[in-house]
Amino acid sequence: MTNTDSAPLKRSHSTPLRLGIAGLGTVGIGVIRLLRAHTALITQRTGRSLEIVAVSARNRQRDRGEDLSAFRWHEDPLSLASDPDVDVVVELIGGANNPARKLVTTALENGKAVVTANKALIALHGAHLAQLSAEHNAPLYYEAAVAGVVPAVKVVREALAGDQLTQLGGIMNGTCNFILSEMEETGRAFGDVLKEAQEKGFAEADPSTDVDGWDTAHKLAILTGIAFQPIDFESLDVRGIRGVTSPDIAYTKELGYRIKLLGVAHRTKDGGVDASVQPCLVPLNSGLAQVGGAFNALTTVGAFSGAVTLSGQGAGEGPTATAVMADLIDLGRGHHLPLWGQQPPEKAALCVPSDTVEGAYYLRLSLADNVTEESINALLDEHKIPLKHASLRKEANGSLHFVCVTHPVLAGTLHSTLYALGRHESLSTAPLALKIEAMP
Ligand SMILES: NC(=O)C1=CN([C@@H]2O[C@H](COP(=O)(O)OP(=O)(O)OC[C@H]3O[C@@H](n4cnc5c(N)ncnc54)[C@H](OP(=O)(O)O)[C@@H]3O)[C@@H](O)[C@H]2O)C=CC1
Ligand SMILES: N[C@@H](CCO)C(=O)O
Repeated sequence: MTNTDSAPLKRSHSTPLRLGIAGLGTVGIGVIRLLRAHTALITQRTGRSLEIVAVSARNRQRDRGEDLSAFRWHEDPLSLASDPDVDVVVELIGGANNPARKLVTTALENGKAVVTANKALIALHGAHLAQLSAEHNAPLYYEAAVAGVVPAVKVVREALAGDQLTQLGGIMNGTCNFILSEMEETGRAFGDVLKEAQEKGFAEADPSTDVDGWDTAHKLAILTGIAFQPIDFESLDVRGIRGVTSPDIAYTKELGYRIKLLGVAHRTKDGGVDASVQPCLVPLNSGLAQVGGAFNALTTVGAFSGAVTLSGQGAGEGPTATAVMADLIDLGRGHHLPLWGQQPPEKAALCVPSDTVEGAYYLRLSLADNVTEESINALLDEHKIPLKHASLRKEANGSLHFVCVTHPVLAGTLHSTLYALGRHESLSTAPLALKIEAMP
């Protein structure tokens, strides 16, 4: 559906598209810098100029490295939604709750277009926002919400709209990919690298959103909503990277794998959705294994389109601002797509229970003193975990690890075993299981 009825969005060479930006952090300031750097180019490509008229953030006194004196300052970001001079509210505050949620809903209710980079908001409240957007004929664009500069939403919602995808997923969190890459390349500790990711502006305001897998889950839920059908977010199986240690990175490399936090969704034969977020092992010679630092990579598979892979920087000022700008240019050109690119079903679907999905796993069990390999083998055998190969590894600090790769096993069997082992006296710390994932 292309709709150009919305008066302020009508394509016109004479009137600028007037923007109100809420949130002047990494992304908000990035958008101002990008627009200033490429004013003429953006005007030419849009067919009209984009003009920032108003801004809002928490602290007016903060030096943000850009001159903001030409813009009207709103103490309360919500007032941008009723500012008559604002055509498009650009929500770059973040978070699924207020003030971001209230700002976006009020702006849509007032018939204003909205551009946001807020994945939590779209993943958790997309259905309601889609309804408001349709009711008030107010477009809501969110390219920057998924995979930074990678045009993931555009490709799934537009370029691949003619195909029925069967699988999509990949690396969708720059912070986690940066942490895992740096830990492998430099041997630095998890916390130290996370701090650097925060300083570089990659991480969310609460970085547990990144490292515990929720940010990837938000992005996966958004793409699944477009490609398959909107899913009930609570039914998504989500695991993060906190349990991954430097020895795991070394052991898995020796086994021919690299650890990546992946979000993957499959369309099952009966039209259901099997989706999960977890740290996985990918073969060292695979495309995903080559994606390092804050880069993201998304692969889709469809019967007609085959495999499509996109890669680029998944976080940071310039890449994310570029994605926000793409949406603003689309709006300036008069585009108006519904949120999911289609009329969504009334009810979100529950994901297939992850316990029923089979896979092979890498397991690392950190052993207490005097525990033998035979006793651990017997323990795993008792829990019916079929081992492909196993070895005992001793670290320089004396810690002893039982490292193994399983044959395919039901995730439910594996996780109940891990739960039982986690309380067993033979183990000194919680065990770690990483799925071996073979994406195209
Ligand atoms: N950083 C990245 O690489 C990416 C971020 N995103 C998304 O973009 C959005 C913004 O992220 P980012 O720029 O990194 O976040 P930052 O934390 O850098 O900036 C957030 C901004 O929002 C303002 N803000 C926070 N709370 C309030 C409030 N209650 N009222 C008014 N203003 C408020 C802050 O004001 P003040 O500065 O005064 O404190 C700040 O300017 C998020 O949804 C994030 O998930 C998406 C892709 C990549
Ligand atoms: N915190 C997110 C920002 C980009 O969505 C990440 O690290 O990928």
